[in-house]
Amino acid sequence: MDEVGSFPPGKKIAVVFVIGGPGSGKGTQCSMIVKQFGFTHLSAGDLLREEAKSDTEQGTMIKNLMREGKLVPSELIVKLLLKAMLQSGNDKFLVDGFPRNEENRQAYESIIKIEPDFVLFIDCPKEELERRILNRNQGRDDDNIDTIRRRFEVFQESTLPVVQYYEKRRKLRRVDGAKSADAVFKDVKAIFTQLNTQNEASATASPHSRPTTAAAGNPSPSSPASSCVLL
Ligand SMILES: Nc1ncnc2c1ncn2[C@@H]1O[C@H](COP(=O)(O)OP(=O)(O)OP(=O)(O)O)[C@@H](O)[C@H]1O
Ligand SMILES: Nc1ccn([C@@H]2O[C@H](COP(=O)(O)O)[C@@H](O)[C@H]2O)c(=O)n1
Repeated sequence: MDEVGSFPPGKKIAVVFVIGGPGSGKGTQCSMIVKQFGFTHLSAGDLLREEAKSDTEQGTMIKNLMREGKLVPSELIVKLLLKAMLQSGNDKFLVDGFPRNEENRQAYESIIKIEPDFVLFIDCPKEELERRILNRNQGRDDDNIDTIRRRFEVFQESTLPVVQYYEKRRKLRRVDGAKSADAVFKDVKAIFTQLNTQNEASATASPHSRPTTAAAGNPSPSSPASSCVLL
């Protein structure tokens, strides 16, 4: 992929990563957050599904990896994300399904370089994830029992260490994803409302006392690791 560009230096950009197991409700919650809080929703999986349609070597490579439930090289996905962020014209982004592993996280840090305000972790037990995906009926190649299990293994082996990374840095906001979608959104809404309040407070403070991006969006940390983390 050619050079994609970058944000103007000093521009305040809000980024929230949304992670959780396959079928935990990331897309569902992101749609609700967009309506209420004006973020642009960027799903890493959707960007890759779009790219996989192209009749090129890269398109075929992405399609095959996704069908097997494996992760696509990080630089590729980070550049797709940056391109979509720049094209949106917005300054508030929900990045859904990212980072999935340490390599994703490091590629984002070296290419996009915008500290996430926080990381929303939708935690849900494996049995519920399987049930939801098998009932989803969106015609996805990877929504079959073998690939679902592989995706869940990848989540446990590669994504949970990233969850723990952000938990250690007090950036993780965990919600119980096993509740109904509306009940989950009630918890999610409280987290985003707190972010808004803190950002408004820092915008009215004198520029000299204004906190950094990371500190500005720093609602109370998540509750301790849950059933899913401990599976
Ligand atoms: N809290 C919930 N309770 C019950 N069903 C839900 C809930 N949230 C989402 N669903 C349903 O579960 C399925 C998976 O949800 P969704 O697509 O939002 O998950 P996802 O985390 O984005 O999945 P993936 O990682 O596979 O893209 C959908 O059919 C959705 O309608
Ligand atoms: N950071 C990512 C995100 C996704 N993938 C690939 O896409 C598949 C589907 O992702 P969803 O978020 O839509 O469930 C996933 O299984 C991976 O193959 C990726 O490689 N990197």
